[in-house]
Amino acid sequence: MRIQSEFVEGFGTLAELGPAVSVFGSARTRPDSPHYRAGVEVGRRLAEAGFGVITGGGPGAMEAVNRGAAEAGGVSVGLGIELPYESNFNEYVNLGIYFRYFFVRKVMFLKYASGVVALPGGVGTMDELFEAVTLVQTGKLTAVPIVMYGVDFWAGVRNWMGATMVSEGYVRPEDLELVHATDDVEEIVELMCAAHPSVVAASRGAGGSR
Ligand SMILES: CC(C)=CCNc1ncnc2c1ncn2[C@@H]1O[C@H](COP(=O)(O)O)[C@@H](O)[C@H]1O
Repeated sequence: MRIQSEFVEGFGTLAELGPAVSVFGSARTRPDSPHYRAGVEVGRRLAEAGFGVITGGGPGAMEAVNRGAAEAGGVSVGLGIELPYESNFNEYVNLGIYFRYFFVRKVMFLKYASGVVALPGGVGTMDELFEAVTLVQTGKLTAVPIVMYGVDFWAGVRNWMGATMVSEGYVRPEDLELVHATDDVEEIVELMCAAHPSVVAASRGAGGSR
C-alpha cells in the first residue's frame, strides 16, 4: 500500500539522520528578501553547530535554509510533496524524500526533529508550526524548542493568543511559553544546543565552530 510504504521509507531514512531541526517557511520568499537571507543564516548556523536541517524541499524559505546548511557542509534534507503542478527539490537538498500524502510527510517533519523553527510564511507554515505546538502541548512529542523567527511578523498571532485564547481559557498561559520568538539566529542555535548538549559536544569533538 502506497501510504504504508511512504511511512516505511520515511522512517527508515530519517532514523539514520542524526540530530536535525525542522524549519518551515514560505514557498514564496524571494531570494532578494531579508527573510531569505535569514533562512540561509539559520541553515548555515545550525549546520555549523552540528544539526542537520529538514525542510519541505521546495522554493523560497525552504531553499534558503537548505542552501545555508548545504553550503556549510551540513545535512540538508528535503521532504518533497507531489503537487498538481510541477515541483522539484531545490538544488540545495542533499537528502530528498518524496511524498504523495501531506499527512505522512507531516509526521516525518516532527518524528525525528530535535527542534522546530518557523520562518515567516503562509497557511502551510502555520499548519506545520501549530502541529508541533499541539503535539508538544499534548505530550505526544517530546518537548523540543519551537521558535518563531521574526518578532514583528509573528506578533499579531502571539498577541492574539495571549489576549484572546488565554483570556478565554482555551490556552494555558504556560503553553504560550512553549513557543519562543526571536530575530536573532544565534538565539535559535543556543536554544537548540541547550536542549541537545550531546550535539554541542560532538561538533566540538569534530572541530565544529562552537
Ligand atoms: C511556489 C510554490 C507555491 C511552490 C510549492 N512548493 C512546495 N514545495 C514543498 N513544500 C511546500 C510547497 N508549498 C508549501 N509547502 C509546505 O508548506 C510550507 C510553506 O507553506 P506556505 O508557503 O507558508 O503556505 C512549507 O514549510 C512546506 O512544508
